[in-house]
Amino acid sequence: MKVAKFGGSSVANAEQLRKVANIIQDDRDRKVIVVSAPGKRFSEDTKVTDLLIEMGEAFLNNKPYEDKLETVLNRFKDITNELNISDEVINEIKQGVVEIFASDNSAELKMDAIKATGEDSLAKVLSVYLQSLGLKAAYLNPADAGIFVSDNPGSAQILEESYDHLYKLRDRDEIVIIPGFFGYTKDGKLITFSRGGSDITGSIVAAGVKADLYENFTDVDSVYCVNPNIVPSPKEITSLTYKEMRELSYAGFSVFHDEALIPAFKADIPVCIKNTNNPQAMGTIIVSKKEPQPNPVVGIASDTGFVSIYISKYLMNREIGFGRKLLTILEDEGISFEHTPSGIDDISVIIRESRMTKEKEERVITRIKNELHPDTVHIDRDLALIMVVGEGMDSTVGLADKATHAFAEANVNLEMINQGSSEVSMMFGIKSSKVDESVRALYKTFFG
Ligand SMILES: Nc1ncnc2c1ncn2[C@@H]1O[C@H](COP(=O)(O)OP(=O)(O)O)[C@@H](O)[C@H]1O
Ligand SMILES: N[C@@H](CC(=O)OP(=O)(O)O)C(=O)O
Repeated sequence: MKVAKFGGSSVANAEQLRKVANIIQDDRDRKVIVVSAPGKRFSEDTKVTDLLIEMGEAFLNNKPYEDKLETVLNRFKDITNELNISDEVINEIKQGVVEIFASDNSAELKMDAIKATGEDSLAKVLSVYLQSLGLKAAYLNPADAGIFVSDNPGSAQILEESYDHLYKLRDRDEIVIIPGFFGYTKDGKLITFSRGGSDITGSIVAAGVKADLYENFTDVDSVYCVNPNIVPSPKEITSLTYKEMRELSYAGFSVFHDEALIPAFKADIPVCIKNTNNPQAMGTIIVSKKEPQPNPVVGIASDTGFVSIYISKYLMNREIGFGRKLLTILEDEGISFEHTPSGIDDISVIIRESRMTKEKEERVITRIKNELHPDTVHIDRDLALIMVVGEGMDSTVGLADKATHAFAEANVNLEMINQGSSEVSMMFGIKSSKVDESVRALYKTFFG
């Protein structure tokens, strides 16, 4: 049995849905399908999820939202008209939105329910379309599938018991279509995963049904060794380990959500990234072990939007509890941290900028000054991280040297280097404005 997830680009319009139906029909093992909401049809287009977010925000701010709802309805109307299927989903969306807005739920819960409307409606549309083609197919709501999650709006975590519930899907003989991106708490609240979270649903479902393969259909032939929006037509990666993909997707390979690796990894389900527009292409396979490769580096990822808190204090290394006290200040503010490179008298804490509002920044700095009495403390914004990743890197001499030369050639100053903390990657901190030239220089060095 295979679980196939189709991303927003694969279900953006009727033409894409025809391709999806062909792919499902091509392989009888594709029994469980997970779908996203319609994504962009062209580069300036807006994803349905973003339209829904705009609509939800307009409502919550007492602004008119009807035009946004109309745009969403038109996206679905175009699809049902072109596929020549019932447009019942339009009334369901309208009614659903009215009910969500009228409910007593908190703003966060309303937003999650609104966001999920895109996936939920598309799953219904696809099942009706497959039925119209003569296939035995059924829409399945995540609650009925047993996808139970924690009560963290916008960043749900799966509850372990879900896997046993999902295993029962193996007994169904029809093709089951499950909307991605959301689940339910045990007391029935709809909660979404983080953005891009349909990949997570697909992985959870694949682990639950103990699939032979989790296929993730998107709009590229494979995972490339660098972001194709930075280097045109980069080299394709044929196979990756879970560890490599986890680091690459964490650091910006948006083709696969970094949280989506864990369920598949734990259940040892291979993941294959494939192209809906070219399903014959081999794609990229992600597995637990792979043959040693001639090139120890498999990929170079980059992500912006980090800040660094730099603290220096003479004899910091001798001060028992310094690190704990610093991290407690962050914990009290509800801020998680990404990395903590340190020296004898210095420590930096790298944090996602989105988690560090201006108010939090002020409170954190004041507390660090008052409670830790540092010699210096300051915050650097506009930081980007670049990760050079590969399983064979820790046993290859001279890679850091090659990488730092590439940065030097691109005339990029290194704010931070972290090598050795991870067995499969080296990490570099640079100014965000220098990301593209750095990635190009590293690509030339390692793959040129
Ligand atoms: N290293 C990479 N390899 C392939 N695609 C990448 C990479 N890094 C970023 N991407 C981007 O990821 C996109 C696919 O992800 P996404 O837009 O989330 O797809 P979907 O609509 O299927 O969910 C590609 O079109 C590409 O622009
Ligand atoms: N539609 C949701 C979830 C998702 O996974 O979408 P996509 O497959 O388009 O990345 C989002 O945009 O966040």
